[in-house]
Amino acid sequence: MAPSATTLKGQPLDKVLLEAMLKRRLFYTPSFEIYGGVAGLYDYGPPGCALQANIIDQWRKHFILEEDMLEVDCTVLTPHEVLKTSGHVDKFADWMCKDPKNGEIMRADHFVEAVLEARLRGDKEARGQAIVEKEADPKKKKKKAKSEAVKLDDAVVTEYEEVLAKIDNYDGPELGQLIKKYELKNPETGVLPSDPVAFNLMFQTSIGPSSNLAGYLRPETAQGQFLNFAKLLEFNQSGMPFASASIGKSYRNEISPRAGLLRVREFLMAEIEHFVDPEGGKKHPRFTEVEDIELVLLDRDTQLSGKTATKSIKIGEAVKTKLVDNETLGYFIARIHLFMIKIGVDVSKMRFRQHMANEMAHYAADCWDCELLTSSGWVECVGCADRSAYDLSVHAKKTGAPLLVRQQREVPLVIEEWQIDVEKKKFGPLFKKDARTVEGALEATTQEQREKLAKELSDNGKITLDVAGVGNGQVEITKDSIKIEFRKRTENVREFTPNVIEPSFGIGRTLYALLEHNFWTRASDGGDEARGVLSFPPIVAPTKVLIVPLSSNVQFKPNLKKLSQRLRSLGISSRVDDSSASIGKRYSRNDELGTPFGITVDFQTLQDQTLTLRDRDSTRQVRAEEDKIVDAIKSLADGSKTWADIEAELPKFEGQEIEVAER
Ligand SMILES: Nc1ncnc2c1ncn2[C@@H]1O[C@H](COP(=O)(O)OP(=O)(O)OP(=O)(O)O)[C@@H](O)[C@H]1O
Repeated sequence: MAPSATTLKGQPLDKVLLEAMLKRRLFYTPSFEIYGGVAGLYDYGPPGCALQANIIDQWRKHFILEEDMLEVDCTVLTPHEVLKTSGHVDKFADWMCKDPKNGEIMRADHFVEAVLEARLRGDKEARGQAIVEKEADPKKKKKKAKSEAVKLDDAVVTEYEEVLAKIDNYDGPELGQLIKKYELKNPETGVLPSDPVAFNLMFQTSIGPSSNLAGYLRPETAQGQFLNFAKLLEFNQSGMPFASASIGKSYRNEISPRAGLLRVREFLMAEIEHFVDPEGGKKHPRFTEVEDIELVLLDRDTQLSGKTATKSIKIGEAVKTKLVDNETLGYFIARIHLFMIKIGVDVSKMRFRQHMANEMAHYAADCWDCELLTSSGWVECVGCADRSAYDLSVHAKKTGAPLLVRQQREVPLVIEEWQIDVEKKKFGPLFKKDARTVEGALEATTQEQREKLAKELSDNGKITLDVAGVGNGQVEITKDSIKIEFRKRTENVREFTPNVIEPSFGIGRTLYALLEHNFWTRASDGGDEARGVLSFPPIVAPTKVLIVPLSSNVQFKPNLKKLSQRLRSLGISSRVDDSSASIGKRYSRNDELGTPFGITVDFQTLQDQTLTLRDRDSTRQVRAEEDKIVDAIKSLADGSKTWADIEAELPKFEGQEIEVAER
């Protein structure tokens, strides 16, 4: 069973109350709602926008500024060829099948999983065993299929369990075979669904009026960063390692978007591509700064044994024991952990889950997801993958662009190997327009092939070489136009394609988890229903300060104006609420918006310029002159002081006037 979600104060999470509050306060709202809306598309309202902007601001400071990353902003519209080369056109797809009776479209892996799990539940029921369900995975959230109490053979149970353990490993045809083999019928209609077909998740478009340049809305920001690699390396004066970063929208035509902001079709990503030398164990120069940070890890072996037990371990230890593949990957996992804590994620609801081998892209060396626990179960909010040299290599191969690093060797490298020299003067007239292609085929031969070719050349005076697209696919080269010898060569420059470590953040998912992690309810004094509070850390709170006059008396206006101007000039966002609601109501409205501090302007202010400052979480107050209050807010808002520091510095205020005013 999914662990039940709790609030910041450990209360059971009332999701209905939270959702109603987020809607009322316009954090986000379905797009095009008055036209009926479109699944998976959301608009952010004022507090949602401010919260998102503050998360991004912290992200920039934590990663881009702290690590001297090179930020780029690349286009969303991407030509077909780029995404064909990267593999997205062929592989960025989910398998879907259709129920021929009711037309329902389902993710094939989710369907197989749901029906097999229902059968196993039915078996347990028939055996009178307790049903312990796996933790819900919101990414695979599916309609739970109805189960019937039917006992299965032990061998069948084992078979089903094995299928479920590697469900991520099956492609569409295999899923189709499973559907047929086990007669997996849709419990809704009692019929077998159609064979799975691949559904590419990219939104296709055409660029330009003649519509002849096919393109897509990008499904990730990464490709733009790879394509600019050579320019960024030059900008970085050839210094390695270095990282690029990008913040921007990505688009995926999800088969069944659901769970609010967790699975949408347009979302903000913040991605880092850290380019590192593959030789020397992918060390990171700043790893010692993070090695003692303790993290909660769920490794692949534990998952393969069907368990979800996590272990708390220092990242230094995890890298040393090779649980995490290398220092650079470990460094970023630790930095992600620190970032999440900084913006207000509940550390007890965070873990890093390692991808199982069959879950990773074939080229990836290791991959860990930062998952946050929400009312929809554990949700991947950041993927952190070692993508090896894959992306740069495929784009370089396709375009011929040198997406590589050239470094002068301190000690020249002497290599003894088979080398091929082409007699260009003969080669040109011999092969004419195909000369380059034939030369390319020769260059592409391996050392083993060259050794054989050398023997062939000395035995027969000629070689026969396979060259696709030239003549009948084979050419003959005689010994007067080619030389193949085993000899020494000295290499002064080292060329290599960097490996890429990629932390990839979904900002919407992180933002939603943050809302849940910071939500709690406060019992109201008046016996009304409990009131929601969002206890965001001040650095990400949408508005930092609420300014409330005791009443709408015009005498307060000059103070309000002066105070807001002063805060504005310090870059601290504030809002004046001079509505007629009681001070208590005005504060609780802003507790719902997560505003961490409140200033009350009352009659005493008019006499001695003192103000009260209220802390959202404790509701305690201090009172002091305006200068001291503004200084306190400044240090609270930038995170350099806590409320406890302020209480130790400034006189407490018991709030008599406010209570009188409320009555
Ligand atoms: N449909 C989506 N809606 C919201 N955020 C998303 C979506 N798809 C991906 N993300 C975010 O982008 C991040 C990086 O994308 P990545 O390609 O690693 O996701 P993914 O593994 O395809 O996600 P999933 O398996 O949930 O579809 C994810 O960690 C997540 O935070």
